[in-house]
Amino acid sequence: MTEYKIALLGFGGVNRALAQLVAEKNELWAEELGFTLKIVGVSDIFLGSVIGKDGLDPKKLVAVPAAKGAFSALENGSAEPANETVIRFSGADIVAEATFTNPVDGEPATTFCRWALEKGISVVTTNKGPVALHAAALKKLATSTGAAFEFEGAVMSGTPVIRMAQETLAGSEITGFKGILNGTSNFILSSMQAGLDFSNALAKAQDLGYAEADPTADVEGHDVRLKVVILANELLGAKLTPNDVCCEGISKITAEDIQSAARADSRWKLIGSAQRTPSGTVTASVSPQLLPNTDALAGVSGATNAVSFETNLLGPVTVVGAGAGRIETAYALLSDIISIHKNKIKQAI
Ligand SMILES: NC(=O)C1=CN([C@@H]2O[C@H](COP(=O)(O)OP(=O)(O)OC[C@H]3O[C@@H](n4cnc5c(N)ncnc54)[C@H](O)[C@@H]3O)[C@@H](O)[C@H]2O)C=CC1
Ligand SMILES: N[C@@H](CC=O)C(=O)O
Repeated sequence: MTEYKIALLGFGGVNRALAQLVAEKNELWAEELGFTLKIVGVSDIFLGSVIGKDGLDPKKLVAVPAAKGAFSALENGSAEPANETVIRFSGADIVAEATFTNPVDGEPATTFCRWALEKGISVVTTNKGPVALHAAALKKLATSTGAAFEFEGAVMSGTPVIRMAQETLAGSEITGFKGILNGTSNFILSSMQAGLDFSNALAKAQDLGYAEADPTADVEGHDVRLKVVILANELLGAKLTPNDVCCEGISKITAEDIQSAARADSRWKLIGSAQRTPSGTVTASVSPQLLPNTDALAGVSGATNAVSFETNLLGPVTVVGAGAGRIETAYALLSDIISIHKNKIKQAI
């Protein structure tokens, strides 16, 4: 039985949920997936760090309170983060990077990814910063050391989008896409439609683990902008940066806007899109749009997201599923590890 040793960078909603899955599902994974996961290190700027080369008890990790320095209560634990030590010296085969998304320069997460990849340690990440801003360099580094750099969770949480399009829509000639790509803002718009005010709806999205550490990224469209860049670069062969994508969020949409849209059988949705133009360039944008209720995207509510790919050979192909959530996003990390495992088996044949 294959066992992957994993190190967790950041122990907030997503990586804590991954530890919970490890605690609950390892036996099932052994049977269904052919591998188990052993957590050998965790580092978090707020909670501290802990290394256990023979494996840390995932149940004990999950039970650690969200209090400053709380890892110091664990055997061999410390109140201080130790990102570099955990990445380089915990003995991990795979680093699960789930620290905060920095939309400006992708740091320090990009450096964390680099430290791992330089040593031939694979990285699975849900962090949009390193992927939107540095994917090409990180993929090149991974290839040079024989490691993998996987990031399915960077767009639409655990819902298969990037790998699905790359693998199962290969050859269909994707020419563009349009989608609802932020769970928090879609949750806020749906909640406002049901009568909740903006700030209560946002507070609820934060409680449910959907929102970014700074939710401005959600409500001003910056998070969608990163996801549009990722999809355009990965699937349309573009080389976009966030500055290439004009961006407007939902913060100016009022309760009255939502009610008047409803009276006109329409809904406001935050839409991210990109198209390949006849000249071969790719244009992209993020903006709130008023969609008639007959539009398939109008019916997508709550933290659910959807993306519709325009293809030459199939017409539109739409994927709908979780856009945010702790367990849902931890699943994305698992799906990346499954992909690494399958590739490893292929290479061994
Ligand atoms: N929550 C969700 O639904 C989704 C989240 N993501 C992305 O996944 C990542 C993690 O998300 P969550 O767990 O929800 O966020 P979170 O805010 O709950 O957890 C992030 C953790 O990283 C730690 N951290 C921040 N900077 C650090 C540093 N320099 N070194 C070590 N630890 C550091 C924080 O203390 C915190 O515990 C973010 O980048 C987010 O954008 C992606 C898809 C969905
Ligand atoms: N804050 C994001 C989390 C996933 O990327 C969202 O709400 O979609």
